[in-house]
Amino acid sequence: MSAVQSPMMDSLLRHMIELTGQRDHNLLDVAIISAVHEMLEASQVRVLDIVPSEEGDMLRPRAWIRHGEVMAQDDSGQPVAGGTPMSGYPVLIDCLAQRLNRIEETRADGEHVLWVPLWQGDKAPACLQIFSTAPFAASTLNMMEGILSVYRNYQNLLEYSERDSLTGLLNRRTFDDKFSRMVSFNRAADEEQAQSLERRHPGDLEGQWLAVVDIDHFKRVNDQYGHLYGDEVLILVANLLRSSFRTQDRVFRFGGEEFVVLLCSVSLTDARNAFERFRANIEAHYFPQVGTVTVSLGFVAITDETPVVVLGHADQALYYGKSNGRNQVCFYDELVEQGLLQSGVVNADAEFFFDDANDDQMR
Ligand SMILES: Nc1nc2c(ncn2[C@@H]2O[C@H](COP(=O)(O)OP(=O)(O)OP(=O)(O)O)[C@@H](O)[C@H]2O)c(=O)[nH]1
Repeated sequence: MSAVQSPMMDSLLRHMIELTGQRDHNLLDVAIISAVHEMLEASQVRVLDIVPSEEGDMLRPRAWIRHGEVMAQDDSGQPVAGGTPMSGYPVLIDCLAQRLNRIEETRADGEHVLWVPLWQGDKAPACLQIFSTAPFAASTLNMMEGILSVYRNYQNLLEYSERDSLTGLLNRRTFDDKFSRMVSFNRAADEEQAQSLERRHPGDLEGQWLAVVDIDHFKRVNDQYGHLYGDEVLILVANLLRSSFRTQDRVFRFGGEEFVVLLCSVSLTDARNAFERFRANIEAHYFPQVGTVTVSLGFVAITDETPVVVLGHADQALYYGKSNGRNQVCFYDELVEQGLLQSGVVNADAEFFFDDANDDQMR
């Protein structure tokens, strides 16, 4: 190995170690842009999400490094404001259409821009945008390709570990992490507003909401049609969950026939409408062989309470719905205000039992 190659090799190895040590999407982003920034001697590197919207695809920065300063979009579940229409970047559109691994353009001011789609199969949900004052050298570009392959593999592995294998939804383990981030974000926002605003009430402001969704009488589906059809129902419900909520909302399979939805930055009315729309979508859907399936939902405002308490309250609202006819959306705070549920601290080991015979009598 020549003396000239050695520092480059050292740097490559250092970046590989940094990349492969990450277990978090944001930190992986930061590691890759730091590596590319140094290897290509770039002036700026950005990771941009390519987000479909009604106005066409939008580009939204999720991490960037500029003048040595690294920034990553907080994954608190907050929607990222705006974005730039991709239609303003014909070179990138061309690159995606031709399914290229990269494309370089030289702007009128002499700046070189390298676009690198981050392909996942035949889709590129994100890309790198790399700026440099000098043209990119072929040898360093090849080295960048290598490190990008490692980055892509790690992103895929991370993605795989976060998901439930039957439905492809986020799993319960991932929920704990996303939920903590959401609560920390709320706490910071509350502290900021504490001096100037009255105490937040779930109904006044846009907020975060958690719903527990449970398929009604799912045991009957399994008993009557077998587990394979039961699994098929779970997959179809998961698909309807995905299509009924916005991309920035989060949907989890909690286990069995229970799902959790986190909605961000919506008012109580909008949250209720979104949950009600999903309930109606399920009721209107024809499930092959099984026919009609319904779901019950219990939801609650996310405050800075622990996940156990928030989930416990949503569960209480859900089981109120289950014991009062099923196929409905119930809001915890409203049930407490109406005296239909008792508010209280939920024990970490609390389980809510539902008496089927009792339910049938009530209907
Ligand atoms: N097919 C299939 N069934 C599952 C899976 N996980 C849990 N189940 C079944 O889900 C059923 C849940 O039934 P219960 O908790 O008694 O509730 P339910 O019949 O849905 O009734 P309610 O919730 O009271 O409306 C059980 O029969 C479980 O065996 C799975 O991954 N696949």
